[in-house]
Amino acid sequence: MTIQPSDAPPLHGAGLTLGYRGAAVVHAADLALSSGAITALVGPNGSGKSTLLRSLARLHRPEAGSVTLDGCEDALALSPTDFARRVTLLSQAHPTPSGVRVRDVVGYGRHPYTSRWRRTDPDGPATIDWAMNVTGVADMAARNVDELSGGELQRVWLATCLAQRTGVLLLDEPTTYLDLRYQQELLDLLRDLALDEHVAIGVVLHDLDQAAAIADRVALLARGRIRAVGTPEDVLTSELLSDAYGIDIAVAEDPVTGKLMTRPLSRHALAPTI
Ligand SMILES: Nc1ncnc2c1ncn2[C@@H]1O[C@H](COP(=O)(O)OP(=O)(O)OP(=O)(O)O)[C@@H](O)[C@H]1O
Repeated sequence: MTIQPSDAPPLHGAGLTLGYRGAAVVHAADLALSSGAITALVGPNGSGKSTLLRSLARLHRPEAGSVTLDGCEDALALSPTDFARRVTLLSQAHPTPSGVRVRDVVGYGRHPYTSRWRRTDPDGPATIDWAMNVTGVADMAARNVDELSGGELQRVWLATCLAQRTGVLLLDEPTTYLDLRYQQELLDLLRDLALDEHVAIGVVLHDLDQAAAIADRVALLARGRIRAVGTPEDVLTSELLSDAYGIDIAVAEDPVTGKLMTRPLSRHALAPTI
């Protein structure tokens, strides 16, 4: 039997070196996702955020390093079903199945609970209802997914992940395609899941203001390395961001929310001011 220390992070990547065809693109990365906390991964294009997230979701085998669950279990050694009951990933792109109803796609999320031997899933229907309601797709239940807009489809895939009912939720740029309302609703939903259900959340975000608004911890990647991890105040500094992105970035407190807001500064005379 595995001993599970209660204070161990549910998902921890340690010393992860990740590459493609032998060329490393992420170097010795350490990242722990804690229960009830939102960790935002930010950084420029190509800095390795998606690769790192995919390795935590077991979709990218590390060249070096380890991924542990609950402090003791080697995530790579778990069966696909055991892993899928504990970790899910909303990735950037999905092939859209044709002629499949929204509710059935959300039902895919129940796959770890409906094995060949155990076809019944008593919690399935209520869980699917819940996932569709919190993502605002219940009204589309009977529509075919290949008729949906990009944002509607994104919410359906999010519902599918939530239907999996995992303690770890990984999301790669989940606000892409979403209008302002659904961006905000998604961020609020992540906060609800962290607060109410103690889900450990790792989310790649390009919008630094969104990261500042929702993250308990921010990991800033640049050139394949984690440059800083800590609170938004520790990491989203003008100095660290300007260095990572290679342009001047100003940081100030949002007068409305009190959270940090970031502004890239233009090279032109009419630079935006904050
Ligand atoms: N399938 C692949 N084959 C080869 N190289 C890849 C592959 N996928 C990503 N890379 C490279 O790995 C590096 C990291 O890519 P990754 O997608 O992890 O970065 P990212 O920070 O998520 O970028 P973005 O913000 O643009 O989504 C990049 O240099 C990219 O070109």
